[in-house]
Amino acid sequence: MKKVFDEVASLEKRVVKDFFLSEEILMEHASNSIFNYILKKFRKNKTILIVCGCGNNGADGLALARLLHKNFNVKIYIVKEPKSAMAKLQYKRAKSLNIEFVHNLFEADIIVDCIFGTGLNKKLDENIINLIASLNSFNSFKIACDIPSGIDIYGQIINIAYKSDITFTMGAYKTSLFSDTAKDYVGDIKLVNLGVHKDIFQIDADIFLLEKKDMVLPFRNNKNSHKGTFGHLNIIAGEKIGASIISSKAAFSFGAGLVTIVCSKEQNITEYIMQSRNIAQNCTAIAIGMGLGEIYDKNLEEILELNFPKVFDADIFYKPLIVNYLDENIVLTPHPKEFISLLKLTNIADISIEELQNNRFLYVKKFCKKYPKTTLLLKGANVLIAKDNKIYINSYGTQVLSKGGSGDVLSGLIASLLAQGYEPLNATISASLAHTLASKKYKKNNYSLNPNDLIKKVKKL
Ligand SMILES: NC(=O)C1=CN([C@@H]2O[C@H](COP(=O)(O)OP(=O)(O)OC[C@H]3O[C@@H](n4cnc5c(N)ncnc54)[C@H](OP(=O)(O)O)[C@@H]3O)[C@@H](O)[C@H]2O)[C@@H](O)CC1
Ligand SMILES: Nc1ncnc2c1ncn2[C@@H]1O[C@H](COP(=O)(O)OP(=O)(O)O)[C@@H](O)[C@H]1O
Ligand SMILES: [K+]
Repeated sequence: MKKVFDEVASLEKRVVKDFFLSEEILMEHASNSIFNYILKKFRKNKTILIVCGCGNNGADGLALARLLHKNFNVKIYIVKEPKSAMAKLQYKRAKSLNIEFVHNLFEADIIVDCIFGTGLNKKLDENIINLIASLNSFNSFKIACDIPSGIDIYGQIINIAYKSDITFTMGAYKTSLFSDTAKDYVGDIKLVNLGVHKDIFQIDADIFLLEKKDMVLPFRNNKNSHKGTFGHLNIIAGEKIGASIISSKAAFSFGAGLVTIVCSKEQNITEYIMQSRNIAQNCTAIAIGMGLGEIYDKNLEEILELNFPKVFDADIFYKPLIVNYLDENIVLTPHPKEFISLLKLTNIADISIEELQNNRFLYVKKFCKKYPKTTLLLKGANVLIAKDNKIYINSYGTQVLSKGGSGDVLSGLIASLLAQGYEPLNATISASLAHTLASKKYKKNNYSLNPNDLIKKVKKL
């Protein structure tokens, strides 16, 4: 996993102060990284339009123009006259090299957005809104320097934002790049080294970006085993049995030795899944909430009192009783609407879905502060997993997963690993990665995935 920071300016200041680098060295690395990318990827006859603001983001762009000049057909568009010392210096250099400055935007082969970086501090005016809208309308290959202009430090878009194919982020990953809103704007995200190794540039972090290698699949190493070796998951069925069936299939395919659906009357379910009125004696984990509907508090309380690891999902986030059971045995998998109910039940906040979606990191942190031992997975375009005041971002998911039943697959995968003895945070991270990486392997039309397709891909990870 990689470190992610709310802000990077203090890290830049630190390398200047502690390791005697200069702003200029950092900037040369910033512009050089984009230069090398363009040099490798594009033919020399391409036109490149670099759109520069007045601060150091614009300065990066002017330095990039200098590096690209004579290699490509480079043109600079100045949005606002250079204001920072570095912008003034880079402007002077670009001018002295006779790089062409243009006064009209045009559909270049490549556009590099260097209007605003981390310094965006107020609403965009009409001119800049129109300018970004024009850039977005062009069919060019679009690059963003540090962050697409228009996305603020919270990852919110107040008016409009540049829609890039790739974002080169300087020095360290920023949380603003991983808001759900930003996901349609950042494109691929490439981390740029600013002159010292990232382990030196970056200090300790409490937010992390998950990578494929963080996924630990439940491979079976010992030959001398039996079904009981791999746990017995009990899924508490509710009114909508379909949700439990999907979860049970996902759990079985992900290695649980036995899976039982606990239901009050006999149901028509998959052959290899067991059913029972009671929780099994040899149960090793419980999943509850998927398709739950109404349940008597007394019945719910009996289940919650059982000392097994549990996944809480879906309808259970509307049951006030659960707040008494949010301990280290519990994994919570709410989507945003369920999470605002949980925030209300736990007296953390009474907010709208919009307020949550604009501030996902903030509310996950608030929840974590009150319940540090519970594992939380907040669903979304970028999934946030949290425990012990640390947040782990899974950014691999895509819109193929926006289907009823995708969440039931996820709860089944997590519960399966809990049943097999994984510790709750590790189970949640590995299952979430399996869920999203499996969805990426689905190659049919992106509107057509169903839970069974997803489970099939989980089997082939
Ligand atoms: N520090 C380093 O060592 C390194 C930094 N690097 C680079 O620097 C970038 C940060 O640079 P930065 O701090 O100069 O801010 P930046 O994003 O250029 O914008 C600030 C200017 O924009 C203006 N402005 C803001 N909002 C506005 C609005 N809505 N509408 C209109 N104007 C608005 C604002 O105006 P003011 O507040 O002064 O009125 C100010 O003048 C960072 O993202 C990275 O790319 C890298 O090279 C690595 C080394
Ligand atoms: N646009 C998207 N990008 C990434 N992941 C998504 C997207 N839409 C949905 N998902 C994922 O799909 C799952 C949907 O779960 P949920 O809404 O609970 O569905 P259900 O309860 O019907 O199974 C979550 O894991 C969510 O993160
Ligand atoms: K930018």
